[in-house]
Amino acid sequence: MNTSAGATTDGIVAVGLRKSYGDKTVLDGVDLHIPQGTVFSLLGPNGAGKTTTVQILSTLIPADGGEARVAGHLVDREADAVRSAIGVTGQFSAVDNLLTAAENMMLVADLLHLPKDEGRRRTADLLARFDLTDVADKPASTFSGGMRRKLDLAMTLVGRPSVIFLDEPTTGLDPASRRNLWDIIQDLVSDGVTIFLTTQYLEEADHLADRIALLDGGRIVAEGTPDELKRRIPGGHIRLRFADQYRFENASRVLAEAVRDEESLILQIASDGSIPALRGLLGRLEDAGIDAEELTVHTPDLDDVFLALTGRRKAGPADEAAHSKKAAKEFTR
Ligand SMILES: Nc1ncnc2c1ncn2[C@@H]1O[C@H](COP(=O)(O)OP(=O)(O)OP(=O)(O)O)[C@@H](O)[C@H]1O
Repeated sequence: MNTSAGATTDGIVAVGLRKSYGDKTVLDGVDLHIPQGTVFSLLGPNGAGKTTTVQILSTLIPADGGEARVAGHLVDREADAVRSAIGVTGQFSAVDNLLTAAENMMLVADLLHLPKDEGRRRTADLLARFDLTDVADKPASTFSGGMRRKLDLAMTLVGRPSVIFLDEPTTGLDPASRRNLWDIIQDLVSDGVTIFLTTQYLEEADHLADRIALLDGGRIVAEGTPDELKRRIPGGHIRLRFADQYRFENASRVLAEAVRDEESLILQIASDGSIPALRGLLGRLEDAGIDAEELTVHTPDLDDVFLALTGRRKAGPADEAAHSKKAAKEFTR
């Protein structure tokens, strides 16, 4: 973690961000370090301050304290430079229903003062990339939710941002459209774009994010790769299956702490699943001259992590379908 938000080529760096509304402290010293070309996901219970963080980093509101750089520019003193380097998309679609897909794109190009030819070129390229060429001249009102999200993201990309804030980009989409958008996001990242993602879907963070941070009580309470976070909480284990009863019994004696499943010839050992833990376990078997037939590592999923670290369970997608977006963002205990 950087200790200062000094000049950097990182996508986003924040040090000690603070924000209060009245006497309610929303952000109480938030540090972020997001390398360029990576996906960072900010998770947290309802009202944790995720949107506030995005609003500060995208220059919509000022922080009360701390410092942040986005695409190398200070968010407070170089707000124009930050704005021209970023794209913000997700919760509130910028798509105009009365315009066609191509017209929506050209409108953005005009707002960015791009020459007409360049605007047309970028429009055609992006519509092709997002598989929207066939519907370029159809009004957006005829689009499905997935097509609209793609158009929204395509519009964000007209300005070629190097940092994109995706605020719940796939909420309400069917699984196929969600996968499609995930592929697009991964392509953007491989082109070097930095993505700041907020999502209700832990599975989405797990799939897309290089690093995840959990915001709770105005602070980052946990941060790491999805795997690191899963290893931090209990519930992980290693399962070893043996080829025959003889090896199984011998291994049981060596690994006395293991839970036995005699029928399947499986031993289960509580473990964080880390490489040193695996090496230690296999070393003990090797010293005793016993081979395992199969080894599997089970780590808890992000739902378990979320529950363990915040004391709340995320609402599942099934619940979300039944509620309005805001209601769906409530967490149940
Ligand atoms: N303009 C405002 N005036 C007063 N309080 C605000 C304002 N904006 C946000 N808040 C409060 O700040 C807290 C954090 O809100 P924020 O929207 O950042 O949370 P969030 O993590 O994005 O939550 P959600 O999952 O509901 O979107 C909430 O308690 C909210 O009520």
